[in-house]
Amino acid sequence: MTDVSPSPIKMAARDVSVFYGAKQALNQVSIDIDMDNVTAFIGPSGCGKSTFLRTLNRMNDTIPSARVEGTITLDGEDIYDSSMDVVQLRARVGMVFQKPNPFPKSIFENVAYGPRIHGLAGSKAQLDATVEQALRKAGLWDEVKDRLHDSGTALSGGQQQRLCIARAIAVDPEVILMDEPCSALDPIATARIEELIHELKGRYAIVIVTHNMQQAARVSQRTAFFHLGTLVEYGSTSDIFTNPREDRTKDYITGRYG
Ligand SMILES: Nc1ncnc2c1ncn2[C@@H]1O[C@H](COP(=O)(O)OP(=O)(O)OP(=O)(O)O)[C@@H](O)[C@H]1O
Repeated sequence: MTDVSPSPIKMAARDVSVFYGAKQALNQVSIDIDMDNVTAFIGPSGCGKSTFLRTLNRMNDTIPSARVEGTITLDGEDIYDSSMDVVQLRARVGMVFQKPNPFPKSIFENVAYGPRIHGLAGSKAQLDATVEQALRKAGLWDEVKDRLHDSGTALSGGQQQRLCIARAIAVDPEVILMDEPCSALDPIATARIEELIHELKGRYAIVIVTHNMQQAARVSQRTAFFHLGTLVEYGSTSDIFTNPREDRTKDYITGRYG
């Protein structure tokens, strides 16, 4: 059974291994990330999901002990090539973290910051329009349009997470990586983020790490199951959840471990 529509490949990883000092956290992971689908990474704690997610925009560069081997491309371009501008890369491949982390600035400034530093904001009117558009796409505009100059940190947790999504969207990314974006949120705020992921699907390639298998089943079309630093199985979400090929996948999705 396959319910996933064909999509061009946005990112491709080949034989990616990651080490923290002498400790190997990921072993030869190869995977294609679709442009038009949502991809979920699932697996028990410590299996390397976040480590792999961070290789996709070189966030591991910020961890001194981390070393990445293998190749990762974005539209065919090697993101680890010495000619790659990492600041640009992180705008093209945005990231949303587990804990909402707005800057201690106004709602407007949280969203305007990226376009300003990337030179995407021409006039004040253009910047206003960019901020409004990003907040609309993140489903937050109506809730904040009358208090754009209030602090971003004064919003509710769910609103803060949508503000962080707006901040990523404002620099016109191609890929959005989400590392357990709902784990700090209540069920209503979680449902709102899941709806938003549906709305954003197709505009951006989206990759989400989640511990919640129902969430993976609800929001994604492709699922990758990781275990002990390896990619065990990757396929359409419906196949992974209803007809997994590997025993380890079956054991995990039926709750036998993890
Ligand atoms: N900064 C780091 N320094 C050293 N080891 C790390 C670091 N980050 C992760 N690790 C180790 O790498 C392995 C994979 O961790 P990672 O956080 O990627 O797993 P995960 O599947 O995302 O786990 P979780 O679901 O608990 O977030 C673990 O053994 C972890 O202890």
